[in-house]
Amino acid sequence: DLPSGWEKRMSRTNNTPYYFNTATGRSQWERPTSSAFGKGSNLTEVRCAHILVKHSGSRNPSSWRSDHITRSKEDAINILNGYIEQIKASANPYKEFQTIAKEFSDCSSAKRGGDLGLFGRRKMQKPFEDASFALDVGEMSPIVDTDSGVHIIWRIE
Ligand SMILES: N=C(N)NCCC[C@H](NC(=O)[C@@H]1CCC/C1=C\[C@H](COP(=O)(O)O)NC(=O)[C@@H](N)Cc1ccccc1)C(N)=O
Repeated sequence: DLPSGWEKRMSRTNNTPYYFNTATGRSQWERPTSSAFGKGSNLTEVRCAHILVKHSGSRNPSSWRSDHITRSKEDAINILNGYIEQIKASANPYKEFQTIAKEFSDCSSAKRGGDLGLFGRRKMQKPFEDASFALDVGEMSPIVDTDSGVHIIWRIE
């Protein structure tokens, strides 16, 4: 039978079965092979928020926060580790994540608490995509390194 979290439904238009993911509210024609709540193996899209800390080696070392970002990559990683501790110590980790993103993320998504919206594969830089699709809903990534800088990612959907 079906992996957990999925429902088999019949399409009225062409009377064939499709699969409804009760975790994300999304439908697909392919029969699912893994839990609707689990690793993003057969997911087509995920919704994530992130906190980006840029550094002197970033491909674009400026942001809404600072015209010219000069901190070292090592400092950026130390800053992110500090945020990870704060988020893990919080009574409401996701709320803490959003608060930190709003104030400190070097990405324009900071205004939305780091929320990038839904994105499919091949949209984001590979390390960011791989980390995002490997997360369960409500899980936070370790530090992810891309040409933009260093990130932590929270999977929302
Ligand atoms: N929906 C899109 N805007 N699509 C373009 C994504 C391009 C993609 N970006 C990345 O992979 C990294 C990871 C997440 C953010 C990001 C980088 C940069 C910051 O780094 P920098 O480019 O100065 O090096 N932020 C962005 O792109 C933002 N517009 C993301 C965003 C912001 C608000 C709402 C939605 C998405 C890539 N292929 O380079």
